[in-house]
Amino acid sequence: MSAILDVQNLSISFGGLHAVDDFHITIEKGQLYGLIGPNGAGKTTVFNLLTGVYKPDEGIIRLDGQDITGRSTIEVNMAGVARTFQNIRLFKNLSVLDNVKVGLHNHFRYSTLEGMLRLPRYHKVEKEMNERAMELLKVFDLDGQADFLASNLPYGKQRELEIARALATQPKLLLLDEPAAGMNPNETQDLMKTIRFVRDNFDVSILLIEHDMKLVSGICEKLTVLNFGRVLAQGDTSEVLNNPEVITAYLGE
Ligand SMILES: Nc1ncnc2c1ncn2[C@@H]1O[C@H](COP(=O)(O)OP(=O)(O)OP(=O)(O)O)[C@@H](O)[C@H]1O
Repeated sequence: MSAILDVQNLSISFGGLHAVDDFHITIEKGQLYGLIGPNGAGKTTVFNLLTGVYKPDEGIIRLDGQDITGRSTIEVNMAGVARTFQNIRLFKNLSVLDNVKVGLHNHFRYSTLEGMLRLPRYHKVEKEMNERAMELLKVFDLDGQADFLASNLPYGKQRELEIARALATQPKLLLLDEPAAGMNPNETQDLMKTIRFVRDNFDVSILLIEHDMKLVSGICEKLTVLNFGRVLAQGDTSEVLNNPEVITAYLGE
């Protein structure tokens, strides 16, 4: 196995606050990896650094051997990183199908003129995009609701649609920010199966932030624990969850 993500010495401060300090992580190809820690530990800030929302004060981010440090969000996505958000960010007034097609636009192209004049190439590309989007919706059992407005889906399904849209950009690395937030135990069980399926069938590595320990211990192979912006523990999930420092800092809170 070789690393899909290799991060060293990543740091950012907001005013005097070291939100992320000397963060490091190595994720192998195909790994399902969890990033956990108490509220305010810096987890979402790490995602924002990895995706180009914030520029780090220090450190290096390598994706599949390529230095992507300091690139814009669009460049990072084109390089192969896609994400979902803690607060779902769908295009609520677009259909379920169109939300996925937005993700596909990086890879299927027709010129503005071809689009405006509805030239043959436009129709061909549209047809291919519809087919590909429907395939992705099937994975999440959403193909029956392709024409629904995204905002009319139940909450758990909106989270899954966000994952489908992220996958449409064909990422090498998928970042999920609290995918089970707001889900009931049954929805969480389904989500765990779906995340495993995605990892096994999409040639993608997954890094997820999650507070639901059942999900974390159920599907993550490795964990990094953040506390006050710093790495507190890192390694195999069972070892990390039994680490006394982790129990004191996080699980025992
Ligand atoms: N843009 C910003 N400006 C100032 N402070 C920020 C900014 N973004 C994050 N922070 C601060 O950085 C720290 C880490 O926040 P972050 O949201 O990354 O934590 P988290 O581990 O994701 O927490 P939670 O589990 O509650 O989502 C917090 O103290 C937060 O207030």
